[in-house]
Amino acid sequence: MTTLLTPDELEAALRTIGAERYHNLHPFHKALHGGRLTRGQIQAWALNRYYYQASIPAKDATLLARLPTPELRREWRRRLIDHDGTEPGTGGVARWLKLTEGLGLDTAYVQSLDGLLPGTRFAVDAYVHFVRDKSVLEAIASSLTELFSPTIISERVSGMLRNYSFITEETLAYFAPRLTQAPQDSAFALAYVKEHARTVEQQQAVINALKFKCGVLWSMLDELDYAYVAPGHIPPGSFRPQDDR
Ligand SMILES: O=C(O)c1cc(C(=O)O)c2c(n1)C(=O)C(=O)c1cc(C(=O)O)[nH]c1-2
Repeated sequence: MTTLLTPDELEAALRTIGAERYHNLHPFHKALHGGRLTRGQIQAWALNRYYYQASIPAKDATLLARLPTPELRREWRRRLIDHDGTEPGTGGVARWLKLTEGLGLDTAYVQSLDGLLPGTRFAVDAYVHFVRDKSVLEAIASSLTELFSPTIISERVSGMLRNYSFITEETLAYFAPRLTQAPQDSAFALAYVKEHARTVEQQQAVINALKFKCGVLWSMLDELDYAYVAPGHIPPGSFRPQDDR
């Protein structure tokens, strides 16, 4: 890219990246909502995804510390509250543990991260480090996958409720608030990026940040697919499903 885009052209370029690279296109996502996974495979997904959820507030905190204005910090602080809650048992991370519990996993085991796939750890840590080490503009741009998450969440929730007898609305309660939180978060991040990416280099950096983040989410599903679907090589020490209904 060598020409400067208008803010709307930049938005269109970012939306194209989502349309081509977001993890709703991954075979593991399709198998998950299409009813083709066992309970054990879904447990593996929830256990691994816990590390993503638990790391999101840490990555938001590293960014918060670098934001230059009260307005920006106030906005970003809301994300921390959304994930960590205001007291024990509230917030997104606690709600994710309701999901793992509802799937029959022991909460202390999930929180210990003992069963995590090594590749999940690498992908999630790469996201946290990206946000810590890159510019504020790139860090904010890397959250823009959330522009696309309401669609995948709706597809996942309706598909899982329809296709698995052991999944209830209560088990999937994590996702309902995300349907309003994600659009609010991504609208703010998109407006920020459209206003602040003013040079060709900055626009390219924003585009690359979103590609990077799509790669993080994609590789998390690659790891799950390889370990738990095909060829099914579970790394030593990682979670082994007991129950393959
Ligand atoms: O269910 C999903 O597919 C999905 C995707 C994403 C995303 O696109 O990054 C997030 C979430 N969920 C989510 O629940 C969440 O809290 C979240 C925070 C962020 C972020 O980058 O700050 N992405 C996402």
